[in-house]
Amino acid sequence: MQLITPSFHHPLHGVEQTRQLEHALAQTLPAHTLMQRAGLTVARLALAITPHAQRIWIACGPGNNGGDGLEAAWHLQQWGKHCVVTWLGDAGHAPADSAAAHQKLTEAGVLIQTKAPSGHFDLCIDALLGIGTSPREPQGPMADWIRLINAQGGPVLSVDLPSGLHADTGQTTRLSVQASHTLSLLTLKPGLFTAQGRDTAGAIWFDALGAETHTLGTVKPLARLNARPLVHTRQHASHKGSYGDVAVIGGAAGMTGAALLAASAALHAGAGRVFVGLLDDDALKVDAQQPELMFRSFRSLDLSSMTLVCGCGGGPVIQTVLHKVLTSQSPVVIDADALNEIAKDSTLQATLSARRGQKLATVLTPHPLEAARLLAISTHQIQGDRLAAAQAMAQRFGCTVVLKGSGTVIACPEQTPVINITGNARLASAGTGDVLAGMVGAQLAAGHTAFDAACRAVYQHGHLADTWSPELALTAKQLANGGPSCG
Ligand SMILES: NC(=O)C1=CN([C@@H]2O[C@H](COP(=O)(O)OP(=O)(O)OC[C@H]3O[C@@H](n4cnc5c(N)ncnc54)[C@H](O)[C@@H]3O)[C@@H](O)[C@H]2O)[C@@H](O)CC1
Ligand SMILES: Nc1ncnc2c1ncn2[C@@H]1O[C@H](COP(=O)(O)OP(=O)(O)O)[C@@H](O)[C@H]1O
Ligand SMILES: [K+]
Repeated sequence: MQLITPSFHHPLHGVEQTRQLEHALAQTLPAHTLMQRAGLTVARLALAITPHAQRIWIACGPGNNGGDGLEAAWHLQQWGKHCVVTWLGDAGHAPADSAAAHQKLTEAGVLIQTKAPSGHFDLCIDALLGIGTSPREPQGPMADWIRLINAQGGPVLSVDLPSGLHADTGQTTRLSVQASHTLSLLTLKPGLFTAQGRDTAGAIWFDALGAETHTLGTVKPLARLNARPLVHTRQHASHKGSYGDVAVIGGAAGMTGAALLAASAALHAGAGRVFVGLLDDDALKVDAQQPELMFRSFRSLDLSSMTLVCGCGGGPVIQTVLHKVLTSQSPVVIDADALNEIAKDSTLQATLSARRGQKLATVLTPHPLEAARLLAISTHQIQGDRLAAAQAMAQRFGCTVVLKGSGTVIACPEQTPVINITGNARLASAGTGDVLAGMVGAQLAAGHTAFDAACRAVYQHGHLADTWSPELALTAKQLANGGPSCG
């Protein structure tokens, strides 16, 4: 069992893949072994997170998730805990593993109730719903028990998934369990890490139930977790030209700030030189706070020799430069207003897609509303399946896509998509997206592929937020500068 941190590219398997693996593994083991292992590991984690808990409520659902709860209760009872077990199942109709667990617990003399319990519990174990959850809203006792678990206010350990959370998408029913810990069994599920997943799951633990890594590798994962990128030490014999040039193109009248944030972020993320091509002719010629930035008119920029970050604060006028940007042979990051203009214009879409055939590095960085415009669907549909939406955009436009938000998804046509777990809601403030675009630009300028550049920048952007002092406000300006202590 391990606590999940962003340290390793863990594979993430959905419902279908998990069932395939379960089936394959179960063939090699005596009957009920997987559920017995699941129950034991749940009981161990319960003990580890609440070693002094005496009164424990184990709420068990009608399927095999409930069976895991019954197995866990058996162990906790053996270890001297006062277990209150409630079950929504029926011994005559329960799946075979759950029925066996029910029998074992009954034989051990444990009372299995069907009514909601009363009183306070030191720990609730939520074994109501796992990967078999359906999108229908829980009703009757299932709904009552979910409400009661959430009302306890103490630690809640969810078995496999918080009940009501969908394993593949991170969508929840309106009523779902709010866990403090979730122990994902056999596989890690993508829904734990994106959309509502982060908010409902709490700390995420994983136990492969004895499956070897190579067994998990036999079924293609839906996604992987982003992991800390390797940091290369700079060669002594290098110079600014070794780290590439970035040109930020944006900053229409009244929106200079967004372009400056992206430029500043590119600079602090290591680009050798950063140019700013503002679309407002009357705008700044120098930024006294950041004299390293070089201001040029868009017309005078040599687009063929630098990485282009296009769109930050661009306004509708960005449309006038997009054809030139998209037909340049340089790596390109497309953000904000540039995405909105491309969404409106099928000719620009074709120009964007043509870059794939020329093997040109291109990264799109939409937030969910921009993504909705690009795919001509609703934001609700985008958020309903963020993995699928990011992959659809990557396929459609033939490039790397960073679908921003909680559990940012990075997708590109040839790769298994990645879900990022650094970052938090402190990033939900104006300008942090511009900063990310600049950071991706710096990684492209350093020579990384589009997909790697996006993964590296997204990780680092979130990591800065995660390590930010709780006493200090997180502003986009300081984020661009590499953190609050950096100016
Ligand atoms: N897949 C695996 O690898 C393993 C699975 N195990 C456990 O088994 C679970 C999967 O078991 P099942 O396939 O039986 O599915 P679940 O137990 O997750 O859920 C299915 C049951 O819940 C009911 N249900 C589904 N959605 C509902 C809703 N919205 N409101 C009310 N009732 C609803 C269904 O009618 C069915 O009775 C896993 O999540 C895991 O906890 C473990 O025992 C061992 C290994
Ligand atoms: N709740 C959140 N959890 C994690 N990251 C978040 C959250 N909210 C926003 N972010 C991140 O902050 C950035 C915001 O980007 P964006 O919406 O484009 O903002 P802006 O347009 O103001 O720059 C993205 O990188 C996004 O992933
Ligand atoms: K559960």
